[in-house]
Amino acid sequence: MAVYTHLSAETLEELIAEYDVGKLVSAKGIAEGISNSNWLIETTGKDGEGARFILTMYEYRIDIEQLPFFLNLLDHLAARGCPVPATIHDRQGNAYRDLDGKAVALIEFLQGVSIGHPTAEQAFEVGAALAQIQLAADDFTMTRTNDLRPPDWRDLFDKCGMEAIAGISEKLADSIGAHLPALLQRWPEDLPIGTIHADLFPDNVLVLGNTVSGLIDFYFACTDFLAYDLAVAHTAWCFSADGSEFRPDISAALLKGYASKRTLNDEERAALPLLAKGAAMRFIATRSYDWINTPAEALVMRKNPMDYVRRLRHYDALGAQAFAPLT
Ligand SMILES: Nc1ncnc2c1ncn2[C@@H]1O[C@H](COP(=O)(O)OP(=O)(O)OP(=O)(O)O)[C@@H](O)[C@H]1O
Ligand SMILES: N[C@@H](CCO)C(=O)O
Repeated sequence: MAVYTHLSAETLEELIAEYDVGKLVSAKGIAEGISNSNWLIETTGKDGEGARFILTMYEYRIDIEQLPFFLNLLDHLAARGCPVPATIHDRQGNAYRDLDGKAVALIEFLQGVSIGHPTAEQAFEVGAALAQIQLAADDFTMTRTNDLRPPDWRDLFDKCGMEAIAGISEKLADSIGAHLPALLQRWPEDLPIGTIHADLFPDNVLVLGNTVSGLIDFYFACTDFLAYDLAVAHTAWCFSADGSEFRPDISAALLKGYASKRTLNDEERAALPLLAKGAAMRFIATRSYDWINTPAEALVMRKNPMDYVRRLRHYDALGAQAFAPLT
């Protein structure tokens, strides 16, 4: 579920009237998503032909001071032809508004569906789309520090406490103990940097056939290593959901798609195995934290950190082989 706040029909009508998008016709809560409340909004449209939008209410985890970075990034990328939703500005030109103390934004609706099991063709297009947004963001002037880098993973584990982590699984605690110190020590310092999505999971990509029609959910976007973004996408796309099975065909296609738009330098290629272990550790850290701090009866689905422990093990065993044909 992801509609945490009830908005009355009157409130929604008044809100939509602040935008030049016609009159409100319907508003349906969207079940997917965890962090924010989302509604699919239908209006009569500017010219009476009907229009659809996504209304997002920022509920938690997002620091409102950082919203201009996320929303300006969407506008920047959309203006450069990337398949990302532009934000709809209100009549005063604001990209977001305050509604009863919470920020809300109206966002362009993009067609397409999320895919659980990508084909190699789709994985190629996802890799290419990732490189496309990185290149298009080259002249984006805003920056945002990544607040989920190796020391932040360690802090999250410290907050959880190793006892609670071992309570989820002894194997989880063992993997953290075995890999975190080396990641902290060996994390690169001087790879090419830019604006990255940092969470390009299948549920954040919409496709129509083999075409990527939408990249959404930029709320982890930040300024960090471009190759780390590819490593994150690799962890998310190239395994079975529980991480038990590595899919080399999907991996090769994703990497080739990325390389079709942006060439990784030698240092980036050499760093991929380490960056991927780090990416796996980043999701182990946030999932462990959420697992321990989300009550079992909460409506939000908890994501299992063990799915990423299995990925970490694959990366450890495969080394550079996981990144063939780039390595
Ligand atoms: N611009 C868009 N066009 C079409 N559908 C969208 C758009 N933005 C969001 N959606 C739909 O709304 C759902 C939830 O959006 P989103 O993933 O951004 O929510 P969230 O709560 O921020 O996510 P998360 O689960 O990553 O915290 C998506 O799965 C998608 O179905
Ligand atoms: N995509 C993440 C959630 C956002 O950090 C996960 O699956 O753990």
